[in-house]
Amino acid sequence: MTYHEPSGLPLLIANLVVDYGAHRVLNGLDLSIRPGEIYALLGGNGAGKSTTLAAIMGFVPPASGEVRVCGVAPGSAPVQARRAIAYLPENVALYEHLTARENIQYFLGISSERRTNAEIEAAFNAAGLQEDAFNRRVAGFSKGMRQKVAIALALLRHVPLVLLDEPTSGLDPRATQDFNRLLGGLRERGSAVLMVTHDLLSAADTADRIGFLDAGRIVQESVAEGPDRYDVRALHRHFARPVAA
Ligand SMILES: Nc1ncnc2c1ncn2[C@@H]1O[C@H](COP(=O)(O)OP(=O)(O)OP(=O)(O)O)[C@@H](O)[C@H]1O
Repeated sequence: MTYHEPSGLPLLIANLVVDYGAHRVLNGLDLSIRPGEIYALLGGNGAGKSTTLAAIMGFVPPASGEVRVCGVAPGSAPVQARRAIAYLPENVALYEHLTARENIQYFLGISSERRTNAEIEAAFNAAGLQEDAFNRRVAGFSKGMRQKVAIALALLRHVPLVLLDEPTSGLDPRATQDFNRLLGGLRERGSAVLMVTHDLLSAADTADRIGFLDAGRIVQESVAEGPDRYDVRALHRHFARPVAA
């Protein structure tokens, strides 16, 4: 196991380079996130957002540079990385024949964690899942409900780092607002959140910082400030501009 001292930041990426064969996808990426901070990573198709998440989970080896999750290189310590990270893919995968509660118990069991029924129900409540859904099979659940189950799991696991891949895609505006509120719950727990998204409004509503990825590195970063938080029009202009050649 490799430790990066003295930093135990939930996420530290320094000068990360990732190649797929001859294709350089990440090209000197720097990104660190503090406990309780929500960071939205935006960028055009193919900019390298999903690759960034894969590198954080240790699925993609760096050609050079560093990735540290709580001080540990995820590729060198997959089990520790798994325990430190909650990953919500765009389409949350649950066991269809199990109830919401059974899914939670199953996934907690994988990481050898146990919670009481009362704790699980408190997490469902915090995630905004209606009580009549706790003991229903998830087969009929909407995308928004599935996300609430996954967020409840992240809340129960108390992980330092939560990775979200396009969490609001396919959600209606109300479900998006519910989801945005849930991010506040993760922040209160002190989890660092990295959200990859194309949803500029959701990012502007929730994120403490917004970074734009282009050609494998962050080319612009904005910090939430004042009552308006962000100049969304300016962000949109930047987001929609042609990417670097
Ligand atoms: N497993 C792979 N092997 C080879 N090339 C890949 C692989 N995965 C992604 N790529 C390429 O790497 C580049 C970055 O892909 P990535 O999926 O990280 O982008 P993205 O920013 O998440 O895009 P999108 O917004 O479309 O999801 C793209 O050019 C893609 O074609």
